Amino acid sequence: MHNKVLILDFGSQYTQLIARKVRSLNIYCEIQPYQISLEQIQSFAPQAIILSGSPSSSSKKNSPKPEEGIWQLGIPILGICYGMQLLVTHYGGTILPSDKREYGSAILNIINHNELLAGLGDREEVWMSHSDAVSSLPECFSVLAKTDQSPYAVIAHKELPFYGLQFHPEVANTKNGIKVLENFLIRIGKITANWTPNAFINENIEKIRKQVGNQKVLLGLSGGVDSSVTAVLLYKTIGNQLLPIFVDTGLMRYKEAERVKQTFSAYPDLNIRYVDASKTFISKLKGITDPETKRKIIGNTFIEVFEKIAGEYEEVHFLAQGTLYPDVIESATFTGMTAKIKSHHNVGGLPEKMNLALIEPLRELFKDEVREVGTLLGLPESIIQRHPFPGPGLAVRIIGEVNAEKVRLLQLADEIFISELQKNGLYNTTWQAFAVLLPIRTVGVMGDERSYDQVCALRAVDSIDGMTANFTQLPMWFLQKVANRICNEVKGISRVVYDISSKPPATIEWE
Ligand SMILES: Nc1ncnc2c1ncn2[C@@H]1O[C@H](COP(=O)(O)OP(=O)(O)OP(=O)(O)O)[C@@H](O)[C@H]1O
Ligand SMILES: O=c1[nH]c(=O)c2[nH+]cn([C@@H]3O[C@H](COP(=O)(O)O)[C@@H](O)[C@H]3O)c2[nH]1
Ligand SMILES: NC(=O)CC[C@H](N)C(=O)O
Ligand SMILES: [Mg+2]
Repeated sequence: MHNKVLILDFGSQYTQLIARKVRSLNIYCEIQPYQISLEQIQSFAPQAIILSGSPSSSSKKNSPKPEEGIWQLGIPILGICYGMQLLVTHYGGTILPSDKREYGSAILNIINHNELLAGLGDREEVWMSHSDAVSSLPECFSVLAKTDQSPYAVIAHKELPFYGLQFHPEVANTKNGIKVLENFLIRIGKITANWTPNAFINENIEKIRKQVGNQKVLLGLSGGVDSSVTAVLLYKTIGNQLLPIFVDTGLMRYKEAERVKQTFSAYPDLNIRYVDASKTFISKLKGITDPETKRKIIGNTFIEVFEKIAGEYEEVHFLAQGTLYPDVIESATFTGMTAKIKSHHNVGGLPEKMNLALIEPLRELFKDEVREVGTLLGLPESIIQRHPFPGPGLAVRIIGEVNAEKVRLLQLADEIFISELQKNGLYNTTWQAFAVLLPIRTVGVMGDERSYDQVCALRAVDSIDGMTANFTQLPMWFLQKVANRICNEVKGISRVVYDISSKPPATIEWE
């Protein structure tokens, strides 16, 4: 059995990133809401606990607190940002809302290279995101490092294995954050790093077998990375109890249905059923312009389609989906405290009453972990390296009302962009790329004639897990070539722009 780390979630947008970083050290961890009881914590039996950040302020009266008993368990605890502030207040220190907000990069000056900071330089770049700050440190703590604005940037309890970081070691901008986590877990927590994608597969096979018994499981198979990996994992586990369904929503990319069929012709045993529901989806979206309403309608329509199909078989009780961690976190949260960004159709869009129980074996994984699992399961490069494509499809890339003609226009533009990326060896170097159709028309001149047509935006981003992203610095000659082809070949689009926003503050999709 592998060692376990418990991450208590106080509602930070980065809690999942902490988990990702811990997992990347081949250490198993789970995120639980901060309210879980001491008994639950003890039965999980973690070797170490990490307290996440939080949007709330520990200087406020009813700020969230963990079970008192966690300080007596005798296991190492690392508090990150809000988590550190909890540690300080527990031992009688004070936190003051500061008038200076410290947000972004800062230089950490290390004064004491103890076990937690072993192997780091004297100065390290770290990433801060707080406004509250420790104003008095309890006697039992010592300071290990400071920044210009934070005199208590890293603290350690003098006798117990309790540590606090004002900065965020889990975000990519903290260059050596992973080293700090590694020191905490492996040096201090003495945890053995033995959790691998292979271990994940084996454990899940066991779990799913128990859950499913000899029942049938319906699977939404989009041909994307997540559901394809889910399909192969489930097929390996329950064989032809699995019923994979591909739904053509009419909001797919150019020739998508045909291409998915072609790819999966290599897996005849999967017995995929192809359902054309494009008319239903398109008609339900008529007149709808609000992004959240679109997402909800699409989510509901998916479930209706699945339930209808399930009704055609005897005894289908389960619906499997390729839901990932980022889908879960951005739709809702473990503690209900994180701000809602958008409803990813497969999670937030689910209707309250659903007759099928969900099976989501990848729910705890990030994209890169899913790709590793897929590779281990023997899926081809062409599926593993595919760019993510959202369940609501082109509906969230057509700003304003969706109709079949706009879908057709966007498909053509998107296909030009993607095929050029592939031809020029740029497809695999960008994380995700696509075109967006804007609801505005602009004036142009074509063949000496005035045109008044639509605008299309190109979007390409570099990311690791979709949680944060930078726009891809595609070469200008390339963008020019794509723009020329789109204006020349797609009648109805006469202007192309390139989106240079990062996430945050923008999201990857436009809606
Ligand atoms: N057209 C579709 N037909 C059937 N199921 C779908 C379809 N689109 C989405 N789904 C279901 O919704 C889930 C979430 O979609 P999502 O786009 O996140 O994953 P994916 O398509 O499997 O992978 P990727 O993120 O790489 O596109 C899918 O895993 C799948 O179960
Ligand atoms: O399964 C999904 N259902 C959805 O509703 C959905 N919305 C966005 N995405 C994909 O998630 C990643 C992050 O997207 P955003 O920055 O736009 O939130 C990007 O990769 C998006 O393409 C979705 N995936
Ligand atoms: N990132 C955090 O955990 C922030 C904690 C707290 N809300 C602050 O502003 O200091
Ligand atoms: Mg997809």
